[in-house]
Amino acid sequence: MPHYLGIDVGTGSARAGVFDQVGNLLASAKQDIEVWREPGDIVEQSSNDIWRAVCIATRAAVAQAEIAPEAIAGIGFDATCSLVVLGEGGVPLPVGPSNNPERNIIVWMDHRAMEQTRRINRSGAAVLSYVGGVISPEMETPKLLWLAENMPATFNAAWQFLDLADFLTWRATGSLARSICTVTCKWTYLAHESRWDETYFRDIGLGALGDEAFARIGTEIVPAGASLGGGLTAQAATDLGLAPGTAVAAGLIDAHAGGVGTVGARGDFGSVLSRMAYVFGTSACTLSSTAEPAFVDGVWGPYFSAMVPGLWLNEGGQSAAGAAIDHLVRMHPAAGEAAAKAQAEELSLSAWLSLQAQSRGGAAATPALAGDIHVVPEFLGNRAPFADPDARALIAGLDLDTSLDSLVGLYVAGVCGLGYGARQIVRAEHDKSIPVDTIVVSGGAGQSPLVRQLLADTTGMVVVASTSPEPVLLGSAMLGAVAAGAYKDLVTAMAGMSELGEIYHPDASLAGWHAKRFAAFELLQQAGKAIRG
Ligand SMILES: Nc1ncnc2c1ncn2[C@@H]1O[C@H](COP(=O)(O)OP(=O)(O)O)[C@@H](O)[C@H]1O
Ligand SMILES: O=C(CO)[C@H](O)[C@H](O)COP(=O)(O)O
Repeated sequence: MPHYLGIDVGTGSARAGVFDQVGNLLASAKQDIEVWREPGDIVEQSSNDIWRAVCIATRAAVAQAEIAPEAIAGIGFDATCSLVVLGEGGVPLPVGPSNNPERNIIVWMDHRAMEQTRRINRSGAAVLSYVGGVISPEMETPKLLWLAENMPATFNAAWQFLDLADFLTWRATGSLARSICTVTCKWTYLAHESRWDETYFRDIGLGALGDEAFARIGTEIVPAGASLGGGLTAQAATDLGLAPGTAVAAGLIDAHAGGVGTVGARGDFGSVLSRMAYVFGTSACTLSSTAEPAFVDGVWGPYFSAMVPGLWLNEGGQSAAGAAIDHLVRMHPAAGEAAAKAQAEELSLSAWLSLQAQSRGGAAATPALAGDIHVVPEFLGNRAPFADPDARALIAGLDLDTSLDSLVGLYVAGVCGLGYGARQIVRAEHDKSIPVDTIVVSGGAGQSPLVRQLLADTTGMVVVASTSPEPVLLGSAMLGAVAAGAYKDLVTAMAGMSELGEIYHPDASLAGWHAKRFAAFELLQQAGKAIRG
């Protein structure tokens, strides 16, 4: 029986999952990856470290699945939208002040290119209409401009600049083809016209890339799931413990793999045109699809064919989501005591707190648990619908309580804050007639039943989970199945390999309470904006 391997590189770890042809998960494994942070909003990683972690996780997952390496018929990769810089021969090049070549990735959440971002936005370039009107410092062209201006030695010596998912498929196959997903969503490639906008690159100061006919950022753009090169090279096969020539698919950004793993699933709630994926990990991403392009200010896109082939994609979310909750709860006086208890149960602090909230009455008890605490958890700016990377978090209603109960309340208020952010995105999309009626949830934090119910209650939308315990990995495995020829295209693979499971309806008895809290959230958010001037 052929099996398919999904490989997912998130901000904190690399994961691998082995699936059968109808999407059942046989085994999965995870390996943490290194992250370096420095003042100046610098966040870096290493492509060698990530490849090592991918190999360890893959070997562990295949061993646990107790299948022969040859039984893996296709491999899909997804990864965060981080910028990888390689010199001649594929060697890593330094991207920051440390000048350490091992630190050759500017991570998606790195906001060092704020000045370049502002300049690009002032240019009023035509491509900005296809990123929600405003480019984000999390995208690749501001980061490339930062490199050109601040590290010209690296910029000039670079052989290739790649999104992390495209780096992984290059490392696996030797193919330099870029996925339509990565270059459209993060590099301003105009997929609906199958071209780069050379004027844009010249106007913002990256004319050098146009002079070379885009050879360093991608000349072969292919759909996610396309079979690359001759499959796994001999070296990559040795590294991963798999068979040379195994089919490897063009990849996806990690959030989009969560979308692919959920939006086309079999099930009664909504359709691919009314489901919004909510991928809740370190960040949160919302992904919804339309048949015609929808221009929503502050929501990235519309991107043609960047997730579901043939459909347009709008992508929103919050830059810090799981990361925001982690940061929030660690500020509380009871965090040390709670972290020790969480560690004893081998849980993360946030996962432990969600179980504590569950045992104190769960989402139905939110008014009592959260009390008067309000949180706008925008520690890393507002990604959507305000496209405001300078926004910062606000907390209102704190008292002197140092108890665990108070910490649990802060956690619940924080998750509600993320939910109200999602509600603003849904409202912005409804205002543009995008008929979102169902949220399909995935990601590490999306595994918690409490989080799912809070998301339903705060947004007023039905939230549905996949039957798969690992929908992001499943999305990647679907790519592998398409590349291997098991399904004729991604849409067919979605229907064949995924199914909707648990359903969370908004609690009608709390609708009025959440409406009031949402109004307070917006007031606080506006106060934050007014204070910043
Ligand atoms: N129950 C929970 N409530 C809130 N946050 C959670 C919960 N469980 C996990 N998280 C957070 O989700 C993030 C990890 O999500 P995951 O999708 O595994 O990571 P990645 O971003 O690396 O893909 C972490 O920030 C973690 O603290
Ligand atoms: O920008 C993104 C997708 O477009 C993601 O936020 C980024 O890739 C990080 O993902 P994660 O939170 O799963 O680690």
